[in-house]
Amino acid sequence: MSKQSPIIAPSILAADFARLGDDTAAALAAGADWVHFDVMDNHYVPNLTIGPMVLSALRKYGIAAPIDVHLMVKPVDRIVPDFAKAGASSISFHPEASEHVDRTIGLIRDSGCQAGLVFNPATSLDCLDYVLDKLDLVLIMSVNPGFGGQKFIPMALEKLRRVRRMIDERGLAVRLEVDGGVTAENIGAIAAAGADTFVAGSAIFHAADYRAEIAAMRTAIG
Ligand SMILES: O=C(CO)[C@@H](O)[C@H](O)COP(=O)(O)O
Repeated sequence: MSKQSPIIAPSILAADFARLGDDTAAALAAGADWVHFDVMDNHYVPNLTIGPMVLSALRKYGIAAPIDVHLMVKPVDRIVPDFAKAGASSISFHPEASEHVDRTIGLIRDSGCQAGLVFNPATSLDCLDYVLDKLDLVLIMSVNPGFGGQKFIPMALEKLRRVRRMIDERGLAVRLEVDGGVTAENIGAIAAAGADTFVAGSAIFHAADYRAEIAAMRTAIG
């Protein structure tokens, strides 16, 4: 099994919250594949964002694309069914935010969503040995979580290479996602390191022309 077709997932953390439906729809109309939905709780990370009610509102507004929920919350399990019910397609969480990683993965999948595990820049990949075959995606953070607009941390490239090898050696169809500081300038090197799913917030939503930015990313991915 090799890399899957590239997915570009704009992080709506950088969208205009006063007109979130319109801005999300504009990114999708400009060529994005998924919507990346960052949930922060002012506990696991020092910031507070959006929850299931906002996700549900986006679905009601008419956003039909996959919504990729990144939970930066602790604890995790209590809130999983709420996001599934609101219309999440995938739900990813940080292993250190759950007491029982395997159980949380099962809970997400039983709720009808794809399951992902997220690794911060300094978090060990050890637990992947035990759960990789139960996951739909692995998300490598290339910034410390909590804020958009940070600079890409280059050591994430080595982590991507390691996870790519693990996925390929086991012949799995797990997506390898990257998040933080992704731009049209660095996305080629990130793709070469093995990522197939690219989260970008500021680079897309702060661009004058969403379509041109996404097209430049696709060209650089190759
Ligand atoms: O989860 C996070 C930050 O915690 C990310 O999704 C960022 O929101 C990505 O934003 P940019 O770095 O692309 O601006």
